[in-house]
Amino acid sequence: MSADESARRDVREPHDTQESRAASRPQPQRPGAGQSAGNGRGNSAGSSIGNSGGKGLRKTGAKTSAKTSGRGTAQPGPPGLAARDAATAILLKVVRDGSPLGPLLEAGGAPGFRALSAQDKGLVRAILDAALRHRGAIEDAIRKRLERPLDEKAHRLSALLHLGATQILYLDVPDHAAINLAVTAAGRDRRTAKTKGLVNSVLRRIARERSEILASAASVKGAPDWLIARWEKNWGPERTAAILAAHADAPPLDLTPKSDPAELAERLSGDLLPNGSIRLDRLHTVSKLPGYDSGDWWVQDAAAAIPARLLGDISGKRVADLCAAPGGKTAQLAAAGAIVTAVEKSASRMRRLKGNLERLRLSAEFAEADVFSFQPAESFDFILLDAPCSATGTIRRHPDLPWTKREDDIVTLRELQQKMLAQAANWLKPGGILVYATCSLELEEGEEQAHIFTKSHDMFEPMPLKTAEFPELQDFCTPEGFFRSLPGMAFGGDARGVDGFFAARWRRLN
Ligand SMILES: C[S@@+](CC[C@H](N)C(=O)[O-])C[C@H]1O[C@@H](n2cnc3c(N)ncnc32)[C@H](O)[C@@H]1O
Repeated sequence: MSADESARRDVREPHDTQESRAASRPQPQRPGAGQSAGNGRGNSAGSSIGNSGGKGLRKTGAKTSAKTSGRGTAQPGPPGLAARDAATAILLKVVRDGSPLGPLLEAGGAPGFRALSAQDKGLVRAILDAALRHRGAIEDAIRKRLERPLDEKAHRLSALLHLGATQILYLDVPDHAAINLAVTAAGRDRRTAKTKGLVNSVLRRIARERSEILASAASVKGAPDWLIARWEKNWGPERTAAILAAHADAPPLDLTPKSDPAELAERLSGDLLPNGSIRLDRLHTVSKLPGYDSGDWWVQDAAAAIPARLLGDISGKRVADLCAAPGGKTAQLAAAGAIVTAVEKSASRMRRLKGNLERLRLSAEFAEADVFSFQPAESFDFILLDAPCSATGTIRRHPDLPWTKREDDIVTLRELQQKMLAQAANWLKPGGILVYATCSLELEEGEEQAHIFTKSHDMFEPMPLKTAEFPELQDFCTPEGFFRSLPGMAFGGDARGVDGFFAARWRRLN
């Protein structure tokens, strides 16, 4: 796969994280009387650094939806079946074909999904989020209740079992409804018609043994072996356990204010984080929050808000924001008074970036161009390269990622990033500052990339981050002076953590 292809596969791009899919996804919850929700707490989503819609679906919402859905589709069948079929088709696309989840849930996404009512769409989002977030534990629960392993090609049957188990274990859907729908769905498809009995018995056992399954869920690996092996090698077993635990919980909603963080925190009844981000619980429809229409803030994980700040005082300066969409960092640069050139090669993502800046009443020069063919009219005082990456730092926001990425993606992306950094270096004025960032947990896309750049670019001196300059980042400054966050690291005492991010900084000598 070429670097370009790899970047295309990544279109749901990494740092979109919250920026592109804000907090409107329903909240999967495990039900039930006296039942611990375990790690099945809610989730988020939405679109763009603010343009989201949709309503949070609480426990009762999910329940109601399961009983009354099926509207908005011509497909006959019992209530809930159309939503269930759409969820099955999308899960197959993700886990069998490796398609990123985000685009399948957007306006032009999976056909079965597009035809659903808003309520059923919410239910499908909730089911898929929980099915992917807890995929390891669900897989384990199913495997242990099968008499013999499923045929490797029994993708549809596997998906039906996963979605049924997801509803039983993590959503507020009555067990009998979840089981009946799964059995009906199996019976209606000739590829799975003969497995109705198996679906019924496995799901009934899962319902009966729910408490013990949930009690042991945290000890089941929540990512493919190759990813866990890398993290254990790079970060050690303890931090890897913290990373995995963070992935099991839906992240909070972080906002970056255009100005006056304290005033906005008060207005939104949010928590003010040490970097000026405002943190809210997930249960919000982003577009209905105060200050959305007036463009007072945008959705951006607190860690994602750090790289742009490393540039320092950029007011009135020419700043290039390379790989800019959906624009969380462009907005930060513009709000800080810079003259920003936002370079983005994807036309659709550039449209989103423009829409986001319009809502925020911020301006930038837009260059819809590939970094490798872009030709700036003059050099820049500052450059921020927020490169395409494996996005493994954002898994808590994109729980499909572990199941769609492959290890060779990292090799391909590493080469792309290295070339992008070298290209960016050509456009900086002497004395100018370059910041490179990725939302990856992989050293090849972060620390190693920075070392390679320093070694191969004599004209650039590293500008290590000092805690005197950024006291609030004390826990995130590495001995080499890089910014490094990992999911599971508290920020300013807030245990809800941040995404995994990396950033390094250099000054051009002459
Ligand atoms: C990590 S995302 C950027 C997130 C963005 N900086 C933000 O804060 O909202 C990477 C972006 O790079 C874009 N991209 C990938 N390859 C590119 C290239 N060769 N030239 C320009 N943009 C590229 C992708 O389309 C994607 O929008």
